[in-house]
Amino acid sequence: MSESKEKLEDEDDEEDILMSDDDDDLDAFTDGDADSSCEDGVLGFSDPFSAEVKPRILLMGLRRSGKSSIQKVVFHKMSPNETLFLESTNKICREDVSNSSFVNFQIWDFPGQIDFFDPTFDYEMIFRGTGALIFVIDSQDDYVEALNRLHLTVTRAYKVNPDINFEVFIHKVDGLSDDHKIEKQRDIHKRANDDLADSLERIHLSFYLTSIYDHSIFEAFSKVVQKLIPQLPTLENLLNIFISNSRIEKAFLFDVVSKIYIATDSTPVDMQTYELCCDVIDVVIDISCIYGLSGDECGTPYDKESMAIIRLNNTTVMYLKEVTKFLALVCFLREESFERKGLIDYNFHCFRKAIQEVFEVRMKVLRSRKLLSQRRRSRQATQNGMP
Ligand SMILES: Nc1nc2c(ncn2[C@@H]2O[C@H](COP(=O)(O)OP(=O)(O)OP(=O)(O)O)[C@@H](O)[C@H]2O)c(=O)[nH]1
Repeated sequence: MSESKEKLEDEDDEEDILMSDDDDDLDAFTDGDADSSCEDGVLGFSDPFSAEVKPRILLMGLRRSGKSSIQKVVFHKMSPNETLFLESTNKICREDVSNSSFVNFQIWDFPGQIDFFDPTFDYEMIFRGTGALIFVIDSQDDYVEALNRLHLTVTRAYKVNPDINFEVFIHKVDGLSDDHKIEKQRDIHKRANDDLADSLERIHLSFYLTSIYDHSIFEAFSKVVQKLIPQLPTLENLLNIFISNSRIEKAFLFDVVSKIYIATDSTPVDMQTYELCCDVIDVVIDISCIYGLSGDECGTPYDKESMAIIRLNNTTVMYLKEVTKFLALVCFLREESFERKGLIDYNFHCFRKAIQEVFEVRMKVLRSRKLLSQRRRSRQATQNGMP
């Protein structure tokens, strides 16, 4: 453990907090009463309270399977072609993601060649605070070794923490035909589950076909993140109420920076609609960057005034509205429904207020957890004879 932990700690200085810290996030709703609801910048590894507040997402898989590329494309806006020049990861890279009120986690990118079952490597500590383990399999390569590794990883992780969500990304599917994709997914699904059938526990694996060259990686990541948002059913409910009262076909609540959708209504997600919504966000951010900020301004291109109405040539309208500093609602609706824009805006106002209330409840929970954690620490310090 010691070595890997040292490496991790070295990383802290380099850690690039993606958007802004939680304090800013909180300011949006709590008039600057941010301090009390924020955690320390760096989490205590063995602190169960920290783990609850900021779950970890681990990116694991064989060398060159595409782990770092996924992280760079989704959270750093790196263009997929640039990933060709990424160097092999040789130590664990840890990164905080605290973009939105609800998306708040750490991503740990593991080097492919790491032997994390090395006795000096404290995998128990790592798995204990993990919310999701993403195992990346290169679909363009022979995946027998990857499946062995997957089996070993999930069985060990499950023993330590049965609450982990196991997510398998069948990655780099851009090079495969549609038939081939389905065939690979079926084969990998079958082999992985056959391997697990012998073990006593019922370990559930979720599979996704992904590529950094299209939106599939964002969609898959959205689903992984959604499973870690305890307020998801409430958000979905709010979206359902909003769309049914506003005659909207589909609505997504997006984290603007990562383009992860943290919730959507209960109608099925169509990939094309999702891609269009991502494009609307890109248009808003790009136009704001070019024309929205004056030359010497270094503000963000997304704020309270951000909104967009885009009419498509097939009688549908895309409507984007700011919900919080980092969240946007993107709706997809028929032109005739958009004639009642006043009603939609009023409903949106109620929706936004409800989201803020959900957020406030969350803040209260975090505050009481922090208090508990502080009390526990001071009790421990007193027991150890410290003042
Ligand atoms: N065709 C295709 N190539 C990809 C995709 N994702 C990643 N790659 C390529 O795969 C290669 C390896 O990607 P990395 O992200 O460095 O892989 P890694 O798993 O982090 O590798 P290690 O750091 O060695 O563990 C790069 O050349 C990427 O451009 C994808 O979706 N499709």
